[in-house]
Amino acid sequence: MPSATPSAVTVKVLVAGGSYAGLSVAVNLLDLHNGVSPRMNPEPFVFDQDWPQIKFEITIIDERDGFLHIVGAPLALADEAYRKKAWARFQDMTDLQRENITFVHGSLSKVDCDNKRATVVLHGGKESIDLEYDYFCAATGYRRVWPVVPQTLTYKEYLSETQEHINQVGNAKDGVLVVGGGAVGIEMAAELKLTMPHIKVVLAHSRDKLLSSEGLSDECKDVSLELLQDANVEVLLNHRLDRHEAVESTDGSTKYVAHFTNGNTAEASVVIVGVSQSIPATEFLPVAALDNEGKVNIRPNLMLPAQVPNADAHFCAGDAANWSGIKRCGGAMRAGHFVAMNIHQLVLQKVIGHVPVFGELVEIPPMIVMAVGKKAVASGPDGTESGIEIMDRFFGTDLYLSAYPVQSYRQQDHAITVDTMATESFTSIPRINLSLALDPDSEASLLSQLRYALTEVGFLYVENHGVAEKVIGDLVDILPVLFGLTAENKAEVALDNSPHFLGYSDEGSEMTAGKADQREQFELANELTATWKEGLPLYERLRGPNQPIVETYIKEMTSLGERFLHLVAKALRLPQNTFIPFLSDQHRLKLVHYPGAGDGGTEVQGVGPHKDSSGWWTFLLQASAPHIKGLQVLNKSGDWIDVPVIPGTFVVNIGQAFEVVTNGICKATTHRVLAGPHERFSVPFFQGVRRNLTKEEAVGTLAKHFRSSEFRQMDAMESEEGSSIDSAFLKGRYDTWGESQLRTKIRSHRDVGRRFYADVCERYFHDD
Ligand SMILES: O=C(O)CCC(=O)C(=O)O
Ligand SMILES: [Fe+2]
Repeated sequence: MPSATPSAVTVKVLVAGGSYAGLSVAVNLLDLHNGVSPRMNPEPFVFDQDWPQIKFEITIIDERDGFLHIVGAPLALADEAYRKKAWARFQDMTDLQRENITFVHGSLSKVDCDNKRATVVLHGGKESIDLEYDYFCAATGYRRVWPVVPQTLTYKEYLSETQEHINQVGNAKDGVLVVGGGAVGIEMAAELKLTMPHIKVVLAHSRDKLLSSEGLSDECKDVSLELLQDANVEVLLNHRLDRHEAVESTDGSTKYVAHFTNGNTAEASVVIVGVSQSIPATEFLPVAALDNEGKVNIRPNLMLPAQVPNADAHFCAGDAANWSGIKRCGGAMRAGHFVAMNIHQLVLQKVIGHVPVFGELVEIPPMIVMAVGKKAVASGPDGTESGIEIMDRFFGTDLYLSAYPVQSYRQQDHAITVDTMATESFTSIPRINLSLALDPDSEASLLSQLRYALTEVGFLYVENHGVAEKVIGDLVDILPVLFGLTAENKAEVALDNSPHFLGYSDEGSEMTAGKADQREQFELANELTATWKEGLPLYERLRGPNQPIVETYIKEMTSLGERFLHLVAKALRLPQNTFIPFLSDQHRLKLVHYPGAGDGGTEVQGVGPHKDSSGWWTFLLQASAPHIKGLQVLNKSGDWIDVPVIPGTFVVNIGQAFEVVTNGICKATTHRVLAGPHERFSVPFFQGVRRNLTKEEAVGTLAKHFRSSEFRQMDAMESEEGSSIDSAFLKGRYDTWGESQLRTKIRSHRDVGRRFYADVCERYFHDD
């Protein structure tokens, strides 16, 4: 351990395995590092004021690139949608993207307990690295063979593997034969039948009772059989498989004939043999630590046996441990929590002579909890229970995907509301609490949430944004008054009269996605004098004075926009001022009114589907009551997701210029407004982009950064949407942002174009 200072101590912890136990070690250590009560502590853990801060540097090694919810593996091999959620890539666990947490994708080949060094073969097998540690925890569990879990090691390959399997069983004309009536065979057969009721599913088991190799009561075994039959799985007991061979069906496809040692045969299109034993993945440890099955002997405090060198610095939690009871999932997470607590106690002992109090495991009698289709069975010393209520109690509605462990790992974190599961498409809009930026410790958490929002969603809410309530309230209050002005008053400030495209435009006068938008609006900008004269680029004429003025609000939003851009840069691992030089002297504000269609009115296009083309970032105030819906954003699966009004927040989204500058890594997200029965007000603030920004500069300035492997990987996940950048600026024939803006404006307001830009407007109208 590095030499201790009274104020802070740094301790390196190496965790082998990023599943239930390993992630639990990591997150509970993270809490101790942050000085908060570990999230799995039943009661609040109180830190003594005299204790030094202990900084944990945590490295998690895993053969997979993410966490696989193995409880849900049988369902992941049957259900199209579930499989995508059952694997969460580590890089997507936003609350674990911290400076002091490192994920290493690879497999541990040796742990040298004497010298506290471990050798890891990196994924791909070509390279290995040596890691030093102060404390080590083996949380590698079982090496589970097919079909217990999918065998691939990256999310991408796992998606193909599970897809292929689901296609195969889904097309099994002659049914599926599952061989082996242990827990895995039972769960798998039941899940297949549940998700694909049209497929015949047969389970063959060699003995006269299911679960015959488990030390469980006969009642439990009989109930399991009943549940399986209830789920319409055909069960063949006393059928030991001798061999199975492929034969050609009458239609030319392949099927299998299974021969059992009792002389019977069965036919099936797919045979799944689920009888191999899973073995503990512990070969990297010295033999002194292992029993004869390869499990790790531990003491109740989860430390390795005393004969192992530096035994007190080495732990094991989860399935790899030689301990009674169920050690996966909940059991593994509890064990991982003890490991974190006990490491913390050991460090305090070493640094300040604290008398450690260790958490200890107790012996657990044999028991099982198993999901069988819609019902579950739980059996232990107190008897056997089964049914839908048991399913509910132990597995919830999703085999506890939402409870293990990603979910419970994020519930502690102050403002983590983003979905950290590796879904391909977001289903809700992340909320970012800007006050977390005020403290360096919480800023890291904010930045990782922001990185997720930037690269995976493109839309977010900001709260605690620092814009005074009064500034917002004053603006909201004048909206009904402004829009209530007479048509003559509005005409006095008509946008038609402004070469800067600032002013009032009436309902139906703007078109989006080829259709007229049902909204009226006042367009404003920060107050500037007109500086254009003959000889300057024409787009400089976009700059100019307002018609009415809402100056304070624009000033505040300009400041929020800059603060936000600092955070965005940091979240994208860039110096905080990176994006500032791209800003314009002019930011634009629109006051928007969607007139309600009245009760019974059908939804019309408030504004059609679009990406924001007019700015760098948009900060939208939804200035109506929360029950008034309208704004929606399109996710990568093509679903429209509501963006409800959340008082006290701004909705923030990426504009197309920002997409270009980040080389498509941060996508401008498509959105629209459906105007419903009630009138609705909104105030988008469009942070402006420097008019003379050229394509070359926009694409080139940060190209190297965004083409680095970290970001390239993110882009690959975007493939469904197509990674090409959809931008008039990039695709169009004009070199500067200003000119492409001028063109957009002239095309949306043709009369203004004809009046003030007569020389060029025809060219812009017809240059598609
Ligand atoms: O009114 C809204 O909520 C959104 C408006 C919008 O997307 C826009 O004007 O670009
Ligand atoms: Fe928009």
